[in-house]
Amino acid sequence: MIVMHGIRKRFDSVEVLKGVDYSVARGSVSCLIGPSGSGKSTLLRCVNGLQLADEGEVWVDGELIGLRVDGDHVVPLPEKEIADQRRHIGMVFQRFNLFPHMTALENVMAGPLRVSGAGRDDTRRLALALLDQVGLSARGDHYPNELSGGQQQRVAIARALAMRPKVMLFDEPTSALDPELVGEVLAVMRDLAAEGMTMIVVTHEMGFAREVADHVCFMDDGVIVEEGHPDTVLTNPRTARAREFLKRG
Ligand SMILES: Nc1ncnc2c1ncn2[C@@H]1O[C@H](COP(=O)(O)OP(=O)(O)OP(=O)(O)O)[C@@H](O)[C@H]1O
Repeated sequence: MIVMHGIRKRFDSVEVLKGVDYSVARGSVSCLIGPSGSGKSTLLRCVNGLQLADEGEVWVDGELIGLRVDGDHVVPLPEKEIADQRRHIGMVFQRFNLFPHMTALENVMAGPLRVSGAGRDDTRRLALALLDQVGLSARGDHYPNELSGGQQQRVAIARALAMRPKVMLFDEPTSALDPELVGEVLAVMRDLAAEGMTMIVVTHEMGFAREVADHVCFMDDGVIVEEGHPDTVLTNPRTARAREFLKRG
């Protein structure tokens, strides 16, 4: 479960997040939509500890992210402890961010080999199973530049899953893909949703919001202005503005 209370974030003189309250139940999939610059990516970064909110709290499965309570005060965690927390919060970006000099299999193995005591053989078995899960068992020895955008994004998802995340965050995972490749990434995300993974997906894809999400949240100018079941948010005349930010499909 992900719970955010009163999240505020300022860059210089501009307040980008203005008191966000947002919860995603365990096993739920929430689509976060809204205009460019409304603060969606900043909010995701506050959830996985890449950024610390100026005010407010983020809880992931009962763990306070980036902070600890010290007497009457809440103080930032040391960087190393934030890094430990981040390992269990999977993040997938628009531009895949794979290591270019590593094969698909090596990309998926890299995280667990770096941080856990698991042996190379066990990690290799895990990575092969994850590549199979995302439909890429025949591509393990390919380098990123030998893979399509959709395939690279599926490797990026397998790489995040290799860290056995409690939740997965996706920042526009299909927006850098040619339209014909979007479906294959959506199919992998649908499978993850069916397995009960808790997910927040920043997206402009109507198809994703309709097919996978059980919750849609519309953010505008640093606040959440509408949220609810996709059928409500995507059909209610009051929420026509939210729909403007979704591509049909
Ligand atoms: N590190 C930073 N330093 C200064 N300003 C920032 C920083 N990160 C984000 N911003 C600003 O915060 C605002 C919100 O950015 P953010 O990327 O969260 O929006 P977004 O809703 O994800 O937009 P998009 O849909 O275009 O990705 C923007 O005005 C952006 O320029």
